[in-house]
Amino acid sequence: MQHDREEPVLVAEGLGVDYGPATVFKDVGLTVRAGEFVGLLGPNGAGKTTFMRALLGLVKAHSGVVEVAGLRGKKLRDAVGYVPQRHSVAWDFPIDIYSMVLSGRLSLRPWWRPASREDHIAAAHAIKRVGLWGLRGRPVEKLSGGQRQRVLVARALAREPELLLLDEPFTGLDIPTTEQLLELFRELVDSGVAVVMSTHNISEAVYSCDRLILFNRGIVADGGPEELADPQPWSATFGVDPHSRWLAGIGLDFAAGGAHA
Ligand SMILES: Nc1ncnc2c1ncn2[C@@H]1O[C@H](COP(=O)(O)OP(=O)(O)OP(=O)(O)O)[C@@H](O)[C@H]1O
Repeated sequence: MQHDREEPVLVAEGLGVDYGPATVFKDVGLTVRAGEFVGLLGPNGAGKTTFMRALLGLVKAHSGVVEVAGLRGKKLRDAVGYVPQRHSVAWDFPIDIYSMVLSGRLSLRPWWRPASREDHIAAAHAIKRVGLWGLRGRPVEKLSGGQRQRVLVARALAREPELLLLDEPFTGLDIPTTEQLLELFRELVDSGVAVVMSTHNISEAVYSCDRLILFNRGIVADGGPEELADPQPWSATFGVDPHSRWLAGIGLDFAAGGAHA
């Protein structure tokens, strides 16, 4: 697929979500272009997962419009690969890696049509990309946390998405697995895929992402790592002291104006 890097892939405007009487966020707008790697950073309960699910229409928004690759409504999901948090998936379901990854393409065809040659090629390519081809027949319940995470990424990649939404992909992973996944995300970004990734792994995001969105019940700040040189929005987003050791250790040199430390 050809990606024009000037083209916005994701455009969200005026998005708002309530859970009963509680407003999670309101009037959030976000544009992400092809080939942008965006880190969505905020504390527990900030609304990051809700925001991603609202982009997909999996959570009902009380206001706003979302467009992905020019598509709206449920149709926009055709252009998205969504990787939910690993713990939200039923891993005891009797299915092997290959079938689970292939299932990522189910919603791209009519329900009555069997998987096509194209579906199988896309699934095989995605499994190879995450390095699980040798294990493709293994039941997913027998996989380690890192292998499961790679299965979820492959299932999303099998959709050949223009936008990849990753919800905390590094939780519970060791450093080499995290680095391998980051390398894969970077390759996808370089090929023109737009990636939005929520993570608590702040220093990895500071180091790897082109753009950071500090999110707490809405967008507090948005910019490249160099532009987020002021500790104030970080402090406001995470509720930490601007001089805290945590903030000093995230990989931004605030004194030098936000360049990587
Ligand atoms: N299904 C739900 N019903 C009611 N409230 C919910 C529901 N899901 C989430 N919430 C609430 O919405 C708020 C935002 O939650 P969300 O999971 O989106 O945050 P998050 O930033 O992804 O957090 P974390 O980093 O802990 O995953 C929280 O106060 C949470 O308790």
